[in-house]
Amino acid sequence: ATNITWWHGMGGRNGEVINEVAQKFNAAQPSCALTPVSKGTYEEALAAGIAAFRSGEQPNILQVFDAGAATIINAKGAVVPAEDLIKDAGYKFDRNAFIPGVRYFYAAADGKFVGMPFNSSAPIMYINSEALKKAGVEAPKTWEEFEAIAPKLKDAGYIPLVQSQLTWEFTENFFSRNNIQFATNNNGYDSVVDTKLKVTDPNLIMMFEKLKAWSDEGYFKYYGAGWNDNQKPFEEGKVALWVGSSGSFGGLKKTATMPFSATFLPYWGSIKGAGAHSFIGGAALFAMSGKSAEENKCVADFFQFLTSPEIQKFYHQATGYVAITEAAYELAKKEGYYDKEPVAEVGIKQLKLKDGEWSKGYRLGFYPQIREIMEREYGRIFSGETSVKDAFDTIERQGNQLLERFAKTAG
Ligand SMILES: O=P(O)(O)OC[C@H](O)CO
Repeated sequence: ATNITWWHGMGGRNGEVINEVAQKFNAAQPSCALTPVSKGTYEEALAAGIAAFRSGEQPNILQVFDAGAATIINAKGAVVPAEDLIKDAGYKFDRNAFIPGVRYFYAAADGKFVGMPFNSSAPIMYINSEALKKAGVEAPKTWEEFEAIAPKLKDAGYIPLVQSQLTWEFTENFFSRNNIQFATNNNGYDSVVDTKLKVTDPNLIMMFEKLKAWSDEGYFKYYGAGWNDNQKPFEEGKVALWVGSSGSFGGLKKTATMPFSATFLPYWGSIKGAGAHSFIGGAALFAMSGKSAEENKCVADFFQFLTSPEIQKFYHQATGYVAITEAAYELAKKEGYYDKEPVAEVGIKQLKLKDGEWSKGYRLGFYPQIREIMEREYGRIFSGETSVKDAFDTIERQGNQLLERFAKTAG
């Protein structure tokens, strides 16, 4: 068999499921043998993949998260567009088979799929059912509704609100859900040259001033800006509302100590045009260049295998990442999966909400590094070292410097 490798950035339950997907592919056909290799986090997988490409030791397939899309797509000669690879292998490729939120994020300007959508997610709000019952309140649809119920949740003995990733959930997806422009040049899609962040938007500043005020009142608890800082207190039943990835569902089902449900990431009722769908989160798979025709054929076979409704459904149900094709979604619906597991449908429903002018995606170079600047400044906001306005002035200034540098490296 032809050996191919797949570097990824997933751990925990989701890392186990990657291995199960590879085993299913290997068992389904005799000609290709796929080996998945965990490279740590999403950030580490991207860095490892780029470094390996420079030294000619790249894997066949690299998983790259949303924040790294511009980096990988603009790395000259590093990837073969997924759509070309699949067509060259003799398969048909139908862009419209994919749900709308997925079609644009990893595509080239002409719509060609460069990355192969794989694990797509939405930031959703998980609900501790006991907490809401005890406080006698309903789950909020808007942040105004959250403000109204937060004192009751606190009085009932819970931390009202916690989030898993401040950049993804309360920054990037603040822009998508509230339908506000995130960066110039069509959120960065039209050109890497002279693209500038718009994070000093008064609405975003308002959101973070609210978060700081809620944190001072005990309505929001900042455990940290990163990935896994906050899931545990929710699982332990201390938190009423937790904003996390739909892709955390598979893990949560095994670890939560209380019954939970979920609803959409709230938006501001006061912002005109708000309530659009979120950006897709998660990651896509990129076929790295410089490989033999046999290996590329195996990668194409694997990509094709991944889009089959059965495998999509398996992956969706095992993890909580959304079904990325309409066919897989319909199959899960037909089988009554969402009657049993309504939480699993929240992410896909959120991705199918109305389109907003600014909800399609963003394409920003060095964005993982820009997230690091954000995380540093958010820590300073919640510790009281800086004001929200000063923090966003700094993020915009330093972020724009990174974008300028990226434009030079991308030529
Ligand atoms: O936790 P995930 O995999 O849904 O990813 C969330 C973000 O999109 C990562 O940047």
